[in-house]
Order: sequence, then structure tokens, then C-alpha cells
Amino acid sequence: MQIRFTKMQGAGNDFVVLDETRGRLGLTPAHYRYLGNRHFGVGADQILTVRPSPAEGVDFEYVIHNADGGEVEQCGNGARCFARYVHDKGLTDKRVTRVQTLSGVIAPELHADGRVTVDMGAPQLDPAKVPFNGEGLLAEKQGSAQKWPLALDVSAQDATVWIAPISMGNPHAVQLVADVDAAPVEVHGPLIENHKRFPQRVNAGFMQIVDRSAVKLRVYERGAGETLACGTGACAAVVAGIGWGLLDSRVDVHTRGGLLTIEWNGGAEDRVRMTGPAEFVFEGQIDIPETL
Ligand SMILES: N[C@H](CCC[C@H](N)C(=O)O)C(=O)O
Repeated sequence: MQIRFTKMQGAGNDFVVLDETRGRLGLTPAHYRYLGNRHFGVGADQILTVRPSPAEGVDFEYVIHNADGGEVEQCGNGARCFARYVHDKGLTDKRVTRVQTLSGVIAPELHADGRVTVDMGAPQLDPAKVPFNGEGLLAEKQGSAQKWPLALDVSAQDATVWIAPISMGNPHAVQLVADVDAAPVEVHGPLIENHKRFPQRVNAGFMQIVDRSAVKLRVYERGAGETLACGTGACAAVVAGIGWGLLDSRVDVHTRGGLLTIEWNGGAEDRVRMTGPAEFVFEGQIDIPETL
């Protein structure tokens, strides 16, 4: 099966973009895994699919699959690339679009310099709705937010990390670290991702506070492993830091792949705004087996 695709990246989080505005490709999770595979396929953290508007008042549908083939609710860096793609490919002449995702409607705005600002909606701060099962745990209060103890079974020495469970449509567990470069992301990341207290698994964020308007962040992503940047992870980290009383309302998030700027006024109903890059890398086509 011949698949035409566009490779894009936002702060180093990379994507295969598929255009289904003129008909469905009929791909299976195995096909998405194949496209995401960095040795046998194209290689990407996520596969983004553009579909026609599903309803009045919405311009497009935006479908997201992780490299492991699983469909997910939201992808922030992908949303910026989505907005750049639909405009530059002539699918719309709007610079502000309304896009339907599994977790609701988001509104990306494409700026003249190619950067994109996305209204990512309000965070979900109720742990049970992240979803996170905190039964039997005693959360610590900090500022207007909490930290929950998460016991990790790290070979002999048990480790407990203190996390904020936050959803941006997709689930995140954010923790503070003194030094992101020294943080045990490779070891703790998968243990947090697959922790039994996150029934839908979770994206694990490791945040170092630089000052009240700047952080460094690494994210071990659900279904993709550590990525160079995670847009929803940056949103969740800033929401946690503001809730803990450590950050102001506009924060530069320094990721290994580039800079994202996140704004949130701190109210549970306040919407999170994310600004960052969205770049084309190359166009291509790939012949993938019909059955995998
Ligand atoms: N791995 C995430 C989806 C992609 C999120 C990330 N790439 C972003 O920019 O938000 C999840 O399973 O929820």
C-alpha cells in the first residue's frame, strides 16, 4: 500500500502527517507502528492524521497515534504542526482554526513567522479524572495544589517520587527534579508510564525550576519513550508549577528540542496557551504491507 506522507517536527518532537481529507487510508495500529518505526518505517514519535470537519463550527478533525500504534486524546506539538500543515498545504486560508480532537476542540493560531499559538483548553486537576487512582495515599498540599507519593519498584531500592497528576486531555505525572540532565528519566520514566495507579498509563514529566518564569523539562512519553519535547507535557508542568506556587503565569519551557512558551492564569477554568515552532522536514511516500 503506497502511503504519501509529510514529515514535520515541533521543538524536535517529530511526526508523520497523513492527509485523509479526500478519503480514509484504512490504517490499523500495526500500520501506525510501522510508520513510526525508526528502522523499518519512516520514524516518528506520533502519526498525525488530518480529516475533514466532523461538525458545524469546526474546521478539521485531528487524529493522533503514538509510535506504539495507540490512539491518544491530544498532542500539543502536533497541534502546531497540524495548523502549519493545513494552512501551507492550502486546505484552509484561515490562520486561526478550530480543530476537533478526542479530548475536545482546540484553536491553533498560525503567526506570520511560522510559530503557532494553541489554546489547549483548561487543565483537568481532579486526579480521578486524569485518571489517577490515589486510593490509600496521603497527598501533600503545596500552594493551591498537591503532590502524591508514587512508589516505584526500582530493583532492590524502592523509590518514591512525588507527582502532580494533571490531564491536558491526555494524562501527565509531573515531578520536580534538581537537575533534568541528571534525572533518572530512562529508569523512572517507564516505571511511571506503566504504573498501576494510572489505568490509562501516563506521560512522565521531569521539571527543573530555573526561576519563576523559566523551567527545564524532560518528558518520558506514554507510547513513545523520551521525546525531545512534549507540548501537553510542557502545559501540565507549568500548571503544576503554578499550582505549587513556584511559577508566574507565563513560563519559558526549555526542552532538549527547543523552546515552548506556556501561559496560564491559574484558575481551574482558565485555558492554557502554548506557543512554539512548527517545521516541515520532508515529503515522501512509503510502500507498507497491506497486512502486518
Ligand atoms: N504521548 C502522548 C501523546 C503525544 C503528546 C506530545 N507529543 C505532545 O506534544 O503533547 C500521550 O500518549 O498522551
